[in-house]
Amino acid sequence: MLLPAKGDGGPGTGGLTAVETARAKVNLALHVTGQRADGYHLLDSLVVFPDIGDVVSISRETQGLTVTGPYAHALGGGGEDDNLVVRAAKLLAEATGRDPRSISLALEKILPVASGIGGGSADAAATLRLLRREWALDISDATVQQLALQLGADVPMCLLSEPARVSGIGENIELIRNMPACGILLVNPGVGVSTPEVFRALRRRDNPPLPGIPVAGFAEFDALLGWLSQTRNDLEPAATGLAPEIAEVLSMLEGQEEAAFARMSGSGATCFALTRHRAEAEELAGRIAASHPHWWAAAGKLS
Ligand SMILES: C[C@](O)(CO)[C@H](O)COP(=O)(O)OP(=O)(O)OC[C@H]1O[C@@H](n2ccc(N)nc2=O)[C@H](O)[C@@H]1O
Ligand SMILES: Nc1ncnc2c1ncn2[C@@H]1O[C@H](COP(=O)(O)OP(=O)(O)OP(=O)(O)O)[C@@H](O)[C@H]1O
Repeated sequence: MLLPAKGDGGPGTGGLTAVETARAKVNLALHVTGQRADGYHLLDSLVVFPDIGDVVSISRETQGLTVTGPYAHALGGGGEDDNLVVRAAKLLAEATGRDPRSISLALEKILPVASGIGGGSADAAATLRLLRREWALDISDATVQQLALQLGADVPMCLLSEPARVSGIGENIELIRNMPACGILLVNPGVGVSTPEVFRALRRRDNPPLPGIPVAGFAEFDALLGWLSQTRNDLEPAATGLAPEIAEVLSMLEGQEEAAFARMSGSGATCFALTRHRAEAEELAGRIAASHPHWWAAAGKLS
């Protein structure tokens, strides 16, 4: 799936004149290394942001927030003020003396909700980027990062949307210089998994950190695969215990010739497969859509 370029209204956007993409966050590796006094778990994770995501836009025609897209229905419940797009807009407006009612936003919800790929965090981050540009705000990157952290631990990394090693609960971010231009496929079996329940179900919380990452990053696909083979997603066994469909997705992905590597992202239930070339991920997504019409499958480039 191709996303519109940053700041480009793109074709078919009607009254939308400013667009920001909200890329999925994929945890290629996720180690749980400890627990803070407040109960939050310390993580060590390699994250990437493929070109698969939601779209946040400024709307000149509607009032408030308009949500469309295949997963718009999954956001029901709390109403507009609970949406992370609105919360991000209000926070930035308050911090910079703007009137949040002066702006109307549109969200195209393409990513499944509560699925381990940080869709809500990505939407919040995209809103901060969009409004900072729209309002031509004279504020520092550090200030925007501080606001992002108030919205959630994953929001600062989504603000950058660059491959990174993240630690703490997500506040320490080290960008990774190189990642191979390989393909990635995301597959979700259509079951929601509660992040707190997954953390509660963990058997161990003191696992070793990730192995070192080469200073130059990973230019070669095989080097990335070699590194990943020494890592885990420590949340995968707990999540699979709560949602056995995850094991079904993983064994299906592992059985595909094009899939060089498969694992769950975040707290699940979305899993990913890496392919040497993007075209292979797209082909695989087409096959899965045909064989498992109730699953969500999307293909893109790793970074
Ligand atoms: C696991 C990750 O997907 C890795 O990227 C994210 O850190 C989860 O981020 P998230 O879905 O935005 O989760 P939050 O809404 O911040 O947290 C939900 C709940 O999960 C638990 N939680 C979350 C993150 C963390 N590092 N330790 C935790 O123990 C806490 O009980 C928290 O109240
Ligand atoms: N714009 C939004 N998109 C998605 N979820 C939102 C949004 N606004 C509020 N939420 C709420 O945030 C919660 C988490 O949604 P999200 O899709 O970010 O989870 P996730 O993919 O599991 O994230 P993570 O990978 O960080 O665990 C949901 O319960 C949802 O109702």
